[in-house]
Amino acid sequence: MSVAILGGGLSGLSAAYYLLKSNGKLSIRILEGSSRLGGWIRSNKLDNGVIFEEGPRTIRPRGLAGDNTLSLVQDLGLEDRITPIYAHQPAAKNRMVYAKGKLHSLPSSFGGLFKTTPPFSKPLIMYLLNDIIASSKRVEDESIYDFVNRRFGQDLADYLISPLICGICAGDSKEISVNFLMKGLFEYEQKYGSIYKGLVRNLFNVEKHELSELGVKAKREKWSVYSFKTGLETLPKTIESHVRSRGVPIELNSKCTKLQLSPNNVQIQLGNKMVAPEHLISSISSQELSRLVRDQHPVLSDLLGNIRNVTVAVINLQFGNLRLREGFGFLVPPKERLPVLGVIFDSCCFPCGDDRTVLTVMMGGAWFGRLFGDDPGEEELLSTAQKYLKVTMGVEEAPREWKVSVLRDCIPQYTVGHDGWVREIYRYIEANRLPLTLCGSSYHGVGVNDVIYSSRNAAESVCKSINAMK
Ligand SMILES: Cc1cc2nc3c(=O)[nH]c(=O)nc-3n(C[C@H](O)[C@H](O)[C@H](O)COP(=O)(O)OP(=O)(O)OC[C@H]3O[C@@H](n4cnc5c(N)ncnc54)[C@H](O)[C@@H]3O)c2cc1C
Ligand SMILES: C=Cc1c2[nH]c(c1C)Cc1[nH]c(c(CCC(=O)O)c1C)Cc1[nH]c(c(C)c1CCC(=O)O)Cc1[nH]c(c(C)c1C=C)C2
Repeated sequence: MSVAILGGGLSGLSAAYYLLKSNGKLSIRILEGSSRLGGWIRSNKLDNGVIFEEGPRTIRPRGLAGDNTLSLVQDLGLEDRITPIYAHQPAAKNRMVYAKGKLHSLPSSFGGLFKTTPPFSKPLIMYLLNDIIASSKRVEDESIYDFVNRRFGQDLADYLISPLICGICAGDSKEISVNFLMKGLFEYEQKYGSIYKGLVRNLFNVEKHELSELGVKAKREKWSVYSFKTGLETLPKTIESHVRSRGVPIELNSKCTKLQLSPNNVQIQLGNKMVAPEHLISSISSQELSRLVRDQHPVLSDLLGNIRNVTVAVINLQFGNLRLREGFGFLVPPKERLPVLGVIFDSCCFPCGDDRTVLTVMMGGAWFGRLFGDDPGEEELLSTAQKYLKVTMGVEEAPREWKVSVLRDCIPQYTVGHDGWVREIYRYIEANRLPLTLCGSSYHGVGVNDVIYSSRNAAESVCKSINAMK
């Protein structure tokens, strides 16, 4: 059986890894549209040794998907190249928001729940207790902002949840579905009338899964998040070597321009070349896949097109030694109406010498077009980043090194209705018996762990259907 994987980002590479693992006899090829692998993961190493991460920089070790990534990391022999941020370090404990003209640390311990810490006007516990008296409302889906506002109050929606949504999907919490981050809590309210009642009833129903060897180590050593000493791109690069050394051909500059899919038939148009595998795993964004199937499958195309992506401007900067408050970085609540989503203190997360401070400013997201138009110049983006580093942190120095990148359509938005569209997409593929399996960040989670897990599920489902045909 021949399987083509569309896209050579982390999920496409991982799909090849898991296909090989499940069935060594498959004929697999990866078709990548650009001239490099890794997709949004790119660790640019400067001549002075500093790494500018353009996309992701940390991975969570926890949860089923987090542990799955750790297993993969271990299988690839990358254990010794990990660099963790431990729970006791400032970069793990101190996440800040910039609000009302100041940087504020968010409470990071149980005790912190009982103190009034600005920008909140009362102790966090008081907002949480509001859930007990808030009336419940039966809804199919709603925005995470509305849900938190209803159950906990507007302060929490504005100063905690809205910036958090910026720091995960660069999105607007008034559009993002509650199921994106709070599925369990929302289900408790819908089923039991309040979150606290749901928590009490399910106190002993905590799902446990057995941890991998590296998962046990991460837990024992209290890793908060981790990366790799040579940057996060180490992960896709190592998967690439792994799959290449096992004979998987990787075709770069092979952009698919059209797809024909019918039962037992796949035709992939790559410029003026046609490829016809028996099955296709698509790891590209739903937005891009929507364009490729529009002529033949307009209904599927509309469903896929509902899941749209936003653009983020990433400005990496290296200074001399700036005396910073230690922490992971800060997020800016959209209510503040600044053009900045957040700033990461890279050199605090992963130190790179006493005389160097590395920061990354992220801008745009759901507001990119409104703020910067279609095609802002590098200079405009750099000067905006510098202006707001001065406003928020008082940084007046000019950077010694910098890099401006515009990541077009890089993060999918799980807006209200997302889960329903994903169900419909799967139903359409099944009902029309299309030889197509989906993975990547558009459907079941936007983080590194999620996309690796989605690729594992995709590969296993392909292998299962092959076995069923035998
Ligand atoms: C700024 C930013 C910060 C992030 N930070 C974190 C973080 O700290 N932690 C975390 O867990 N996650 C983070 N993420 C998310 C993480 O980067 C993604 O989950 C992951 O990289 C997605 O990988 P992917 O392979 O699914 O998609 P992509 O990286 O988009 O890969 C898709 C590939 O398909 C190719 N392609 C597209 N169209 C075609 C076509 N028509 N034909 C052929 N090939 C095509 C593309 O060139 C690309 O190589 C961040 C993302 C961004 C953008
Ligand atoms: C300001 C923009 C963004 C920052 N990071 C991202 C964007 C769009 C993207 C992103 N960050 C994380 C993930 C993975 C989530 C997951 O499911 O694992 C993604 C896609 C990790 C993350 N970053 C922050 C939080 C709270 C999380 C999730 C949990 C965790 O890893 O601990 C905080 C944060 N992100 C950014 C900043 C400036 C920031 C702040 C303090 C940048």
